[in-house]
Amino acid sequence: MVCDLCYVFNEAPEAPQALNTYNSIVFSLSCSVSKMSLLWVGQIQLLRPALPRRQHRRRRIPPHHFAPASAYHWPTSENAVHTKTLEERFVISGGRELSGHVHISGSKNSALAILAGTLCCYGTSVIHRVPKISDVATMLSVLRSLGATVEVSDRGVRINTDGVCSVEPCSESMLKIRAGFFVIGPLLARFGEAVVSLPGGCNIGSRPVDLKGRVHARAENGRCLVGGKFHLDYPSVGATETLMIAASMAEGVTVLSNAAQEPEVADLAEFLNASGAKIEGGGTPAVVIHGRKWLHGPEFTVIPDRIEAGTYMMAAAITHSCISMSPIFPSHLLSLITKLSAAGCEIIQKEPHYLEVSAVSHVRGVDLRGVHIRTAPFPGFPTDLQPQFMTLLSTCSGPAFVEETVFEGRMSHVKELQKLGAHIQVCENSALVCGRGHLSLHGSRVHASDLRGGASLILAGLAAEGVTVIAGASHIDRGYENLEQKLQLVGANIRREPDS
Ligand SMILES: CC(=O)N[C@H]1[C@@H](OP(=O)(O)OP(=O)(O)OC[C@H]2O[C@@H](n3ccc(=O)[nH]c3=O)[C@H](O)[C@@H]2O)O[C@H](CO)[C@@H](O)[C@@H]1O
Ligand SMILES: C=C(OP(=O)(O)O)C(=O)O
Repeated sequence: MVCDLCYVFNEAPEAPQALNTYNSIVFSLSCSVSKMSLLWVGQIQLLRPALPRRQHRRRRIPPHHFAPASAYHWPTSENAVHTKTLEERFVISGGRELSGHVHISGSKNSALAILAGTLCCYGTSVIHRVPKISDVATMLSVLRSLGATVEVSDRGVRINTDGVCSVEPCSESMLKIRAGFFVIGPLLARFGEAVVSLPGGCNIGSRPVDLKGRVHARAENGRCLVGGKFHLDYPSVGATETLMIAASMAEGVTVLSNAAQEPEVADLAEFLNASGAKIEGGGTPAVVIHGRKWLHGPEFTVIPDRIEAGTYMMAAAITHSCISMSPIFPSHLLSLITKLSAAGCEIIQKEPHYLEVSAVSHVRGVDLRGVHIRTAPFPGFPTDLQPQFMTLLSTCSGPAFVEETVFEGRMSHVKELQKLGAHIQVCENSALVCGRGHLSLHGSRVHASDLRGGASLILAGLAAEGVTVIAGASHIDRGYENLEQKLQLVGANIRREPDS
């Protein structure tokens, strides 16, 4: 792929680091972390002082295969995804046994990448099972800010990007979510140019593109992107997805090696293929992408959210209850299933997409066993389930180690769990959890400071005796659809209230 990247920094950056050479030169967007690069390719030019915004707006739109912008009705606030703006908190009266069924929503990480992918598609894309979470609402704002029309209804999210004519999405929305950055691929592929703010998302580590300022990316000489060979030093989900989207519309063939294998990457590849792309090996380390001139809007259903499902599986375990859930792809959750089974949970697959998790036999004084976990890229144990599993371990019997290898800052939930009575010692990216058994946690006031850390506090609240108040509901709303309603349906005493 050949493109120029012009970084626009607010502050003077260190020089970008060259990390790899294949057909093209690969630079890191990171100024500090050397693990890998987000694989932006080509010549990098640092622009200082920053160019005025307007100069980047609505520049030349290359002769293109997209239909001209036509009149569309913008979605009204009634059919837009509901977003909560006031800060709220959850109040849980814990220690109850749960039972019943949980309906699993569509995958957050899959939906976000697919929504960005619709920017490659001519005509209307209809996406089903898009979760009603605030990250999706933000991503839809990003698309609207570019000129896409978006309609949200019970029949799916309908997106038409034919009228997109801006290469600069709303930076306020971009700063809220990680996945906003994914639009850089399709914008480059479609317009040869993109001006995007560096992304937000969970504050769980350096996450190398977390710099202040904006990235101005340009295809070399305003030409199309050109395919090439890329080896990822680390199988980054975001880098794999960005490259896959961009390469779908690049000229020629792109080959990725050591690509991320997460199910959400495979789902994005399915979506792009359903749109007319030709991607072989999506969801494996070796991906071959044959670029197409244009893609068309397909009808597509997002996979169920394995992280949401995993969180409810642990809700069953930590409350020594039995909860069934569907739809769920058990093959996406094998590492968690193995660990929960080793801890003593019974996991029964009743139908291909229907699972029951039970820890009821442990109710009379028999605790679940502590088991060690080490997070790793898929198919390893997901980092997005580490905080929740740590809460569970604090209610098992005996000591257990938690090793976080994906993000170096994903331990912020520990001090909040300690307030609830958990015995955990942290040493760098590892934690020793001294499990003290069922009902060993007690209610308290805690604060969620990131999405999965927040989910871990919800689990703790369900297991704790007394009342737990969890402030920072907005972090949890980023990734869990109707959390309190789903938990109420299985018998939890949880409510949401304004945080005064
Ligand atoms: C929106 C979305 O899909 N988010 C998911 C995605 O995040 P995201 O795509 O940000 O995660 P990555 O796989 O890129 O990051 C994993 C690791 O690679 C490092 N890295 C990444 C890029 C880079 O250029 N240099 C570098 O060193 C990161 O600092 C981190 O330590 O995958 C993570 C890992 O499964 C999940 O926790 C997130 O929920
Ligand atoms: C880290 C997460 O999300 P994001 O990458 O969107 O911040 C997550 O879903 O746990």
